[in-house]
Amino acid sequence: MRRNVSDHAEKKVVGVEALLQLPKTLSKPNKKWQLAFIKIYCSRTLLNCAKHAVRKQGLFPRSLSYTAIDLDHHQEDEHFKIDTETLNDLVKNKNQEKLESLGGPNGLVSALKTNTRLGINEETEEIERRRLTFGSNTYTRQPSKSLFYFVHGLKEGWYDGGSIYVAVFLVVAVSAVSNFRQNRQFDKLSKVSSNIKIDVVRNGRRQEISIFDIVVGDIVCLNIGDQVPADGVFVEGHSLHVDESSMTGESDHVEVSLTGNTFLFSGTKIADGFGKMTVTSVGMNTAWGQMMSHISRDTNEQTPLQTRLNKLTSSIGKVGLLYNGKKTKSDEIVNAVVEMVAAAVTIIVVAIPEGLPLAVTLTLAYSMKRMMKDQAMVRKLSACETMGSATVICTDKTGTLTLNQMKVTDFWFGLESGKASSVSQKVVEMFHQGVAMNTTGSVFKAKSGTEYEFSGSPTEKAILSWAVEELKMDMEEVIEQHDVVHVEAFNSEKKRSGVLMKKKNGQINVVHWKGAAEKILAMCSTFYDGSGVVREMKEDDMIQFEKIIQSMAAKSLRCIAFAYSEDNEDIKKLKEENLSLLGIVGIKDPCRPGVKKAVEDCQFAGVNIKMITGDNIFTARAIAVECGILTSEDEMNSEAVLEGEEFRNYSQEERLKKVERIKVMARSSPFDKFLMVKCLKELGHVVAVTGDGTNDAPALKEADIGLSMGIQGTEVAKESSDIVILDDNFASVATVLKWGRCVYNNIQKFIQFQLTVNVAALVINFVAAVSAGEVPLTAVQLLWVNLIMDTLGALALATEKPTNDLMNKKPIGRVSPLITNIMWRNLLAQAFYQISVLLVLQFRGRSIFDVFNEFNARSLEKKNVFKGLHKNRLFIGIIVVTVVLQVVMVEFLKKFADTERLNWGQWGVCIAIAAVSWPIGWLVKSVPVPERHFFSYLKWKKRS
Ligand SMILES: Nc1ncnc2c1ncn2[C@@H]1O[C@H](COP(=O)(O)OP(=O)(O)OP(=O)(O)O)[C@@H](O)[C@H]1O
Ligand SMILES: [Ca+2]
Repeated sequence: MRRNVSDHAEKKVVGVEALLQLPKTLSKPNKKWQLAFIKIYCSRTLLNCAKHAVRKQGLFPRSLSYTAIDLDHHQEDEHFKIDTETLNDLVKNKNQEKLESLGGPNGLVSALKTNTRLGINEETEEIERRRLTFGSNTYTRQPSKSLFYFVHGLKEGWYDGGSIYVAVFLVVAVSAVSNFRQNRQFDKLSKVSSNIKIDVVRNGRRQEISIFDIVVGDIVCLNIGDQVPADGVFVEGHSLHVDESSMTGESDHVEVSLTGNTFLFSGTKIADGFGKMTVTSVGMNTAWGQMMSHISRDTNEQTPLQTRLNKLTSSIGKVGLLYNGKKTKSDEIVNAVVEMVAAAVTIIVVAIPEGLPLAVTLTLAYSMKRMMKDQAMVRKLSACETMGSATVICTDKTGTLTLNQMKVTDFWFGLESGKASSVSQKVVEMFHQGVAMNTTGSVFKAKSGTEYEFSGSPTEKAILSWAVEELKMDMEEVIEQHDVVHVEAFNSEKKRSGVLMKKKNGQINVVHWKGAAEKILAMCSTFYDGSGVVREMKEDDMIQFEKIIQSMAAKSLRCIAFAYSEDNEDIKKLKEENLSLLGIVGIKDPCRPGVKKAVEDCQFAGVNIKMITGDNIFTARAIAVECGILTSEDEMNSEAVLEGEEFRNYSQEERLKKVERIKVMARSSPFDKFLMVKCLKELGHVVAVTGDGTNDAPALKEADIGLSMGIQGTEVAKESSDIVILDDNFASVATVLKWGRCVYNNIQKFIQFQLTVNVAALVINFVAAVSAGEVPLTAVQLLWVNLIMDTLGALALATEKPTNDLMNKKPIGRVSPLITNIMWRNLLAQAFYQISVLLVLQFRGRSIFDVFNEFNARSLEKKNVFKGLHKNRLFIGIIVVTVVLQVVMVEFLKKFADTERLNWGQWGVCIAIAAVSWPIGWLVKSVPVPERHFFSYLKWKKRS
């Protein structure tokens, strides 16, 4: 090993010697450069050697004049009985021995001066002390790339003599600035999206704080779908499973418990169960933090449209080359070669619409910024353009269509609805147990205040506040009286949660279940009536209970049932049958205002809306009717509403046959949601999915466009999505749809505009090259047109805002061509006109056409191209700049661009002729085009 390193160094040194022998012929300044270079080179080499050596521990080549100083920075605080290094080592290396030597999780908790139940002290001083001692939970990221990073491609644009310089330079500058800004925007976005809210306990009060405010010693509450905010040790909880794939890349879930693995890593996700952890390392001390600092985001991701465009540009380029090749054969003599090369370059330049990919980037970047204002944060650029072609939107119910502010409005004890005061004390006590012990939420009441604070999932909060306010439950007291033996945490698969517990010092095992009403009901064989008497559940009673559930659900209430059982024997698992039903509560979750309108808008735009929910079929139906997803017509159709299980049990063919008619899928598991999206995609739909929960994550990932909710959405859902809806409102989904269509439309407009130019120029040059042997439009002029005019044109068209009539059209879907028949019609007509004029007149102020044509491109179908013009000031501004540039080029840059000066009369004629393109555009737009794509007549096979 040691030899290896010194070999390495030696080799480099030999290289340096060779370098040092400077040739004597060098001029003075050159010598200086050379020396500077050698200096930099040598220092790099030496540094490299040093790094090499350090990596191979302990091997430090003595020949180098380095002194290694071991900087030991122990800045322990006497206050805590543990130091940062021990803590870092503890979790990072899963050091079980160390943990045991500290006295296990409990010992660690006291060493960190914290408390599992109460958390740390909330005083600012205390928090600050912890921050100073152990650091803060922030990461140093790779610095943003500088503007110059994006200045590349200079060499690639080197076509002709120095005059092209300017043109190329301008384009490089424009694309560099646009890429730079886009990168900065992504940086800003990632700052917004990484500022997650975390549930912690401080001073006994559960509260939400920013992930950046977490300090060592904090007690963090973890629930399904949460991200672990820092490294830590598990202190309390049940059936907690963690998805460590973000760290290890493996997808199996790791169980975390007090007896087994107790370590939790920052950046991992909670897959199941719930619990609490105490934080041991934060920020850059965690493995995640170190990883984050090395990752820099790659914004050079290409969207599908960009890929398609790149293909288009290169194939057009090939066409240009092709006929250029033919010309080569007809030329014989060597001295024609120079001219030929020039012609070749020219033709290639014409043929490649340089501005296209740039235009797409500009359009997307611009829209992304505007969408942020409309409450949509774009995580993946391609989502903007894909959203434009969406044909189906699958949405979940809770939290997207509804407000997620739940409140218990109805309750039944046995077969009696109603008043808590008339119910026997025994039943009320059992409810206290069932609510307080079987929950992931919590209640806090400040000593001074009278108001209660509830935390947890919306359903849990609703139940807790009902129990506290209606049933006078004292949560602390109940928890103190009981010991939990085993817990089955709630998940969307089973839709229930259960607890096995004992009274302190008691013998009797008690099981409590709560969950989806009809599922709990099916587990019961007896029930408690209001007076506390156990009765057998006869068939009649069963039907009675089902009716109760249905009637509550029909009022769009979410139904949760409570069941109970007692056992003398020692059981380990929770009993699942022969339980006693305690009662049923109905939770109201009102529809969001504005949802109905948004649903209507989407449907009007030809986009199908489907609801896939985990809730009861009757509740789902009621909400669907309320939101307008289910019309009275659909209610006749028996296939419009079904349960997830039914869908799951269909054969694949049946599913494909029926899926389009389904409007509401209730009681669906995460897998059912996923399955539905997959089926729709198989039928050729472009599917958008909206969701907030972890149960939506598989569907969000599978969808063409995943939209998650910014406020209530879990981290897992957000991470699986392409767009985050910041205000959680379904109405914003409709806005995103409009933006998507706008982006697609703007890009089409631009393509039409640019291809007109290219087709015209190509034909003219071809005709001229064949007939006269020379090209009338020089490379400089063409580059000018292609790069400057088109880039500006791209800017102008990219910033057209969405209009309402975008929502009047049918969705584009997956298969329609990028260049539609309508576009071909407009394009060919304009190109034809330009060609005829130019061939007749042979003068060179041609790009004036562009200005007029740019107006024409504003609308692909509408005849009035000026509509709404005054609203887009940028468009007008760019037109003015274009005109000025054109005048400057024609009038003053004669030598540079090889143009002819024109007198007033000639200008007038030019403008008049160019203006004719308006009426032509107007006329052409009334020519009908066939529905079928032009190329399909030619039987062209698509390669995609
Ligand atoms: N904390 C809970 N404890 C017990 N049961 C619950 C709890 N929360 C919800 N449920 C039950 O599970 C069902 C919801 O399951 P799921 O999580 O799949 O859907 P959701 O996310 O709430 O709704 P959606 O899919 O429409 O967004 C509810 O209808 C309710 O009956
Ligand atoms: Ca949900």
